[in-house]
Amino acid sequence: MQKVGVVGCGLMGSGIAEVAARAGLDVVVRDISEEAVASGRKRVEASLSRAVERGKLEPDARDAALESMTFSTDLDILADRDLVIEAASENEEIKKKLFAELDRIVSNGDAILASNTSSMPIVRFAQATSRPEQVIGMHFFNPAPVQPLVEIISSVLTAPEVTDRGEAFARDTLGKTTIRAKDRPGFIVNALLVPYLLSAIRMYESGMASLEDIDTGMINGCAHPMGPMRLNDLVGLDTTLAIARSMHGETNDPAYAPPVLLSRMVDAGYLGKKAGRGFYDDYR
Ligand SMILES: C[C@H](O)CC(=O)SCCNC(=O)CCNC(=O)[C@H](O)C(C)(C)COP(=O)(O)OP(=O)(O)OC[C@H]1O[C@@H](n2cnc3c(N)ncnc32)[C@H](O)[C@@H]1OP(=O)(O)O
Ligand SMILES: NC(=O)c1ccc[n+]([C@@H]2O[C@H](COP(=O)([O-])OP(=O)(O)OC[C@H]3O[C@@H](n4cnc5c(N)ncnc54)[C@H](O)[C@@H]3O)[C@@H](O)[C@H]2O)c1
Repeated sequence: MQKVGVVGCGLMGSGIAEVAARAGLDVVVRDISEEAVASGRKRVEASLSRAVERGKLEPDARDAALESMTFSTDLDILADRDLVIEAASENEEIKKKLFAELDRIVSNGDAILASNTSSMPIVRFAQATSRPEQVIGMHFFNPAPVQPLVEIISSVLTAPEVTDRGEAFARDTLGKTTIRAKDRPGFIVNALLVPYLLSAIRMYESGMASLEDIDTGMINGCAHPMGPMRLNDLVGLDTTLAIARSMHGETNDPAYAPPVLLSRMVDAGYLGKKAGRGFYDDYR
């Protein structure tokens, strides 16, 4: 699979596109507005330049990666792709519509259509297409150029050889560590991580501890690279809220119920690091 498409170039789409370009692949990225496309391209350029500054990437390799990437608002640009990874906003209706459109546009009958959804049922995206056996979940972690893991999710409709090809691509072509998960809310990692992130918000909301003490506690007590409140800001509070709503809606498990404060932060436009302000306000 040499020709890769990425749908959405927010935090995750831009990171996934960067990973694919650094693996020497031909990458096209589609988002819905010129503004989103420009900021996605800027994010990739900044990340590649930081890698050059840190001596992790040769300047020629950065230039080659940038040359192998095309950014566009035109969905038809994905027509000749061997693999498309959907990384649009965590919204089931947007994703179902995109899968129906991708099914219509992508001409290669063997192409894999993958979703980077954090929590939503892969089978529903599969059913929006006429080729449900070709649809899988490929769940990358934030920041995608740094985190080694990709969860490979097969739905009850996925053909086993498609899961194998998707896993081989993530492992051998992209150099990621892969694990296989069932099509259940949050798969493996978010089924464990999301209750922790939401519990931290509840702890802060209840007045039991300050933001800083919650984060300092988990960094210094449990050797986490960052605390849960900073991590909520890194993920994006709108994304955390959408994940919580989806997982709670599916399971009714109170551990996944979105705290009211999380909704209020999203209402206020405090979406986390990507918006310049979330629980913390020191991002600008
Ligand atoms: C919700 C979803 O569905 C699932 C998820 O993704 S949950 C979120 C999972 N992610 C996490 O848990 C992140 C936890 N935090 C971390 O791993 C680290 O704090 C961090 C990588 C974000 C930052 O690390 P830290 O050491 O504080 O910062 P820094 O020294 O600037 O960066 C470390 C390396 O990461 C790179 N990096 C940091 N942010 C980056 C980004 N956004 N893009 C590309 N590279 C980045 C740096 O260039 C540096 O690379 P190097 O070691 O090769 O020189
Ligand atoms: N943020 C994380 O930590 C993280 C980690 C793993 C997976 N994910 C998942 O990845 C996906 C994207 O998350 P993100 O953090 O990049 O969100 P984001 O808000 O940073 O970016 C979403 C992008 O999707 C674009 N978009 C919306 N509708 C679109 C459409 N129809 N076509 C093309 N682009 C469209 C938006 O314009 C935006 O640029 C979500 O499914 C999310 O759950 C997020």
